[in-house]
Amino acid sequence: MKITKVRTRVFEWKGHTVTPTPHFCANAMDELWDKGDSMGTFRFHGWTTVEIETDTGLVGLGNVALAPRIAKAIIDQYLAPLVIGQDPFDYEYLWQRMYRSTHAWGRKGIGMAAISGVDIAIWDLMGKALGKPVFKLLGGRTKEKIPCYASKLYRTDLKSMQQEAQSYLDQGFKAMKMRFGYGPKDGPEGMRANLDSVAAVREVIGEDIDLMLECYMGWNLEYAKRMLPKLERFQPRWLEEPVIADDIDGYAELNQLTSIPISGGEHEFTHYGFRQLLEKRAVSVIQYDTNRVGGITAARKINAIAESFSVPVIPHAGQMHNYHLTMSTLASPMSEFFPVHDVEIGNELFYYLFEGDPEPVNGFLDLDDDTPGLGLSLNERYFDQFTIIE
Ligand SMILES: O=C(O)[C@H](O)[C@H](O)[C@@H](O)CO
Ligand SMILES: [Mg+2]
Repeated sequence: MKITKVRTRVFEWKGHTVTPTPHFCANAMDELWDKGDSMGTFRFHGWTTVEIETDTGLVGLGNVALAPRIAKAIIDQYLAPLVIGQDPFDYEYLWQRMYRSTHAWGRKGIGMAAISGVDIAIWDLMGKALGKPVFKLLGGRTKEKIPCYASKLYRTDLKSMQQEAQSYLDQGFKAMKMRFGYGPKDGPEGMRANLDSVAAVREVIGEDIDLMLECYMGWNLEYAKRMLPKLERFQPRWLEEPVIADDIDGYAELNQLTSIPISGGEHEFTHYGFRQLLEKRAVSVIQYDTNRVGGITAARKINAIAESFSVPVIPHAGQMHNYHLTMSTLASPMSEFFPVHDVEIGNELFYYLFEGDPEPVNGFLDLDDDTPGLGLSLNERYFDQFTIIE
């Protein structure tokens, strides 16, 4: 089999979007004096699809969710020429070819996200060629079903957060993640508001449901050191991305500070990046996203390293390109799941763009043993809700 063409398209949502409320989600921009919508640059309302065609007629489907127009340009100009004419089953060679040839600028960030999109399409191709789901090429079925956690609960009034948390209990979820709305600039009142929102959700879900807390890089080391002891009474399953991704030593200090596990990794790249996080004991839960980290070729290597450190892997976002990794290894106990609803942050856009993702039932997802590849196709029903750039 030879790769004959790489077709990239950018899908930019033009449908209805929900305007977030102030303090919707603490984030890395909050430290600045900027006013207005600090979460603006963290809305993902565009997506790049990667379709790799072959001389057998099989087509592999990949995706990139960051800086879609840049990702498309990188793939079209730099990566496609490196894989066209090649055998997709030489996926390690092709990964190294893309990684090394763009090493001057592409080893992290959008360069590696673009490589991820091509790599995911290659693995989809290999599964389709062999008539096997991708997880069967990685390690097979390690779980009867995949436990997943409901991930939303952006900050709003406490009553609405409690109603939302109750709705996830009613759907059978045994775990859920909420977002903090305040950080260092909001002072003691913000700290109080953060604690009150956790107390409100804990009041609804009780002690036997896992609760994860998302800071989304919106705090700093000093603030996190003050907040963590105050949060211990809520026994969160983890506290996520308390500081910016480059403050690895800050992560490590927080991870040793209290009984609360620190999680991170959705903004880290390749097995080299995760080796650093693990060697420094910077995180107690790894959360790469396969469409950022280096695709399935890199993610499977990270799974093996994490297993040797006994650090669980719970990939960012759920979504099919991550579910296959979670299914294929005991190192990954569960998946994230973004409830499908109006387009807000953009996490939910995946379900408008693709079809084939499993629906959770009582907090569990399953993958089909007989669906070749990733099991995804483009969802043409919503094409009219997107501006499509070929
Ligand atoms: O962990 C997550 O789900 C991400 O950090 C979210 O995608 C981000 O939008 C912050 O909630
Ligand atoms: Mg996160």
